Parts: sequence; C-alpha cells; structure tokens
Amino acid sequence: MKIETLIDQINKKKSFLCVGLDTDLEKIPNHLLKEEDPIFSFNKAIIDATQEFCVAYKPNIAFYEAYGLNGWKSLEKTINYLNLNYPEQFTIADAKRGDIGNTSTRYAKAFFEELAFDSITIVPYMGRDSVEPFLEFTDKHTILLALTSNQGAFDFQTKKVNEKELYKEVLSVSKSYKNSENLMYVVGATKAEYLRDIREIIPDSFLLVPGVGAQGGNLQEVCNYGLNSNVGLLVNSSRGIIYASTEEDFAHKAALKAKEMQIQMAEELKKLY
Ligand SMILES: O=c1ccn([C@@H]2O[C@H](COP(=O)(O)O)[C@@H](O)[C@H]2O)c(=O)[nH]1
Repeated sequence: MKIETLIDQINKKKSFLCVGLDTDLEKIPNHLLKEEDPIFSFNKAIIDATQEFCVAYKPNIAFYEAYGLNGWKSLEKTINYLNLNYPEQFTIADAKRGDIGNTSTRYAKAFFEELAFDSITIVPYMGRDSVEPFLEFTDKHTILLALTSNQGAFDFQTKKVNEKELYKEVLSVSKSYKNSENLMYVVGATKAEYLRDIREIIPDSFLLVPGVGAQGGNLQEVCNYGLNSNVGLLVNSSRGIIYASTEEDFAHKAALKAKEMQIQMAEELKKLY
C-alpha cells in the first residue's frame, strides 16, 4: 500500500488506530474452541466488527508460531481474509526479523510475497545489510524498532554511543539506507515524552506506537508529541481491544473499545487541520 492511501484512509475514517491480533487460545471465548480453526474464527469476527474504526491490523507472529503449522495456517487465512475483504486496511506482520542479507531476503519474501503483508517490523541491530533486503520491496514498508515500549528498552536503546543515544543513531543512520523513504519506526507509547526529540530527527516518518491500554501508555501524550502534518502515527492496541470480553459478545465489545479510541483520535485530528 502506498503511504498516500494510508493517509487517505486515516482522514476518511478519522482514525489512526491499529488493532493488534495477538490471538491466544487461552484467552479467546470458550465457545470458539469447538470451531475447526478457532484462531481464524476469532480474528474474522474481530476484524468484521472493528474494521470501520481502524486503518490497520497487526498480527504478532509469535501468537501464530506458538501453534506450529496450524498457527501458520490461521495466520495465512487471516492475511488473505484481510486482503480480499478489506484491501484498504494496512497490514503489519509484527515479526521482529533481521539477519545477514541473504537470510533477510528470505524473510522479506516470506512476509511480503508468500503472506502479502504491507509491512513488517525489523530489529535494526544487524545494520544496513540486514535491513536493505526488506527495503528492496519498494511497494512495502519496513518498520524498524527504535525505542520500544518495554522496561528493557533502557538496557541498550537509551545508552549513549558516540555521545548519542542508540535509538537516535538508529533513526539517523537508517535515513541513509537505500529506499529509506519506505521506513517507519516503532516507538512505545510508554515513552511518549521522547517523541519530541524523535520528531526532530524524523519529522515526516510514520511511527507505529504500541503500548497504550494494557501497558499503560497514554494516547493523549502520544498525540501531543507525535502527530505531524500527515498524522504520522499508527497507534496499536491489542489486548485492550480484542479481549474486551470473553463471552459470546466479544466482537461487539471489541468494536466498542475500538470506537472509543477512534472517537478520541478524531478529536486529536480536528486540532491538526
Ligand atoms: O515496543 C514494542 C514493540 C512491539 N510491541 C507489540 O505490540 C503489541 C502490544 O500489545 P498490547 O496488548 O496492546 O500491549 C504486542 O504484540 C507487542 O509484542 C510492543 O508492545 N512494544
């Protein structure tokens, strides 16, 4: 998907919400467990109920890999369902990959060609030649982890290298990568106050911001520091939306949570224009 299409969708839906599909058989409603593919049934119901309030979906690949071959099949059905029924939705494979060049190329083929995602999350620490194979897919987006939402982000990402915090090096150096215009970055909602500095280095880039809701990040603060003139944000919520209820009404309750966030986002967008 082109970035212009994503921006159009955001303006049309007045939403920059990304719904995280972190589907866990231990958390989904019991009545779904007797279905042939409970993970896909759950995802399909969540997608159908929430799609009008969001512009993106982010399955976290760990939740599918954990179930072996069956999990991969559920993931494949989910991305195919999205691409066929809601092609206007931006799709993110939250896979956190990145390896030596020829291996990265295989990861890129797996998620961009075989599974036809619009984007993938990448760990940047193996450097340029581990990232550029993803950027060769110029109709896709590569989302580098910059400053993550967890406590461990302070172990390395905020430490100084050449007098500059490592996450800032990631932002600056990656701008020199081939096709870097197709880069986006992950910044945790729990680190909202860092967004001011981040926007000085990458004023125009889109940011994927996880960590609102269950991890305690605040949407208002993220908007205060993170919005740019093209919106520039995709704010993700996974558990806070998809597990709003464990009863038969789970999809309806998820839609209400997504709508609640969309309404807040619409208010923020009003201030932009
Ligand atoms: O810094 C990061 C990077 C990725 N994530 C992922 O986003 C979702 C968040 O889920 P919630 O249930 O809304 O907390 C999950 O898939 C994480 O692996 C992140 O949280 N922080």
